[in-house]
Amino acid sequence: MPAIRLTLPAPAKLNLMLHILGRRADGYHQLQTLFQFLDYGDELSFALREDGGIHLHSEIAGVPHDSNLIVRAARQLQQQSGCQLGADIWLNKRLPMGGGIGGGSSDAATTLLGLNHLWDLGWDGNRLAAVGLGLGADVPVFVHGHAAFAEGVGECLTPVELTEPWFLVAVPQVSVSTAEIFSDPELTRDTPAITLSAVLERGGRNDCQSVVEKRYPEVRNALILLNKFVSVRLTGTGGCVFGSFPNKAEADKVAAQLPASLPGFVAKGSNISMLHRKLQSLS
Ligand SMILES: C[C@@](CO)(OP(=O)(O)O)[C@H](O)COP(=O)(O)OP(=O)(O)OC[C@H]1O[C@@H](n2ccc(N)nc2=O)[C@H](O)[C@@H]1O
Ligand SMILES: Nc1ncnc2c1ncn2[C@@H]1O[C@H](COP(=O)(O)OP(=O)(O)O)[C@@H](O)[C@H]1O
Repeated sequence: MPAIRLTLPAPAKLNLMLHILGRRADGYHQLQTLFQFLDYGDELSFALREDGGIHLHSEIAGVPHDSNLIVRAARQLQQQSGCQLGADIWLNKRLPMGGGIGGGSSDAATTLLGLNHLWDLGWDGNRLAAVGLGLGADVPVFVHGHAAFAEGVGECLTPVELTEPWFLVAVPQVSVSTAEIFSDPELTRDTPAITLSAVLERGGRNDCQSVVEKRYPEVRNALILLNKFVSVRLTGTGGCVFGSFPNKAEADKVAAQLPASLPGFVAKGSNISMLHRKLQSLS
């Protein structure tokens, strides 16, 4: 009998605002950012292996098997839990890489939650998020699966209830390295801390935007183009930019105006990630 496959989504995220407050001695930046998920993402399938092997059967160009965050997450969980089981894993990659929509981090979080289920570990969210933080600052929010105001380096999460608009996400054809943006001397690093209620009332901005615009003319052009239709902003360290709409029809109308050189997608914002909705339906 073929092994049963567990198929789970790995949603994208948006940073609705991102302020940089300072830099720690280890080079990591102190942030304040508001995360919301999109009902759009990658898809992963998992099948149990009795021999302890971790095998990802889908290649991503430029990412060696053992460096893929999916494989790294699986091996970390295996090591830290002492589990003798392994997994075959398949990835259907839809999210652009280096877009600031968290594809790699989300794949890692889906792997942690998927294998926790498949291996019957019974670990809670906090324990899985701690493993995730070792893989990347963005992994914990995907593990917890609730829209959140993040502080610290992104790991101090306060769950929030936000309106769930439709978003148009435009994808300039560039891959932005997060480390490159965070090491730019011109990056704003002294934004004063604000309270969550001030963020919810007045919003905020993305402190990475001007540096990314300067380094990537494709991102600047996308912002200029879309700003004619809707107020747009960079997510994370980019290069994706997004605008929000009260309904899908209005988002689709603007999406139809995008030139062939600037692909994009329309997706609904969600406060509970589609990964967690799927896991709830399994239990
Ligand atoms: C900026 C954000 C906002 O959500 O997202 P992206 O644009 O990458 O999606 C994140 O904080 C990114 O999180 P993530 O992509 O997991 O970052 P990591 O792998 O931990 O770090 C990549 C590099 O970014 C820098 N970095 C990251 C996070 C942080 N708070 N300060 C930093 O200085 C470090 O130089 C690090 O080497
Ligand atoms: N499963 C994965 N999916 C995407 N990127 C991955 C993955 N594993 C490792 N990476 C590496 O992480 C980098 C950042 O990926 P990604 O999370 O998509 O970008 P961002 O942090 O800008 O949202 C990629 O350029 C790639 O080198």
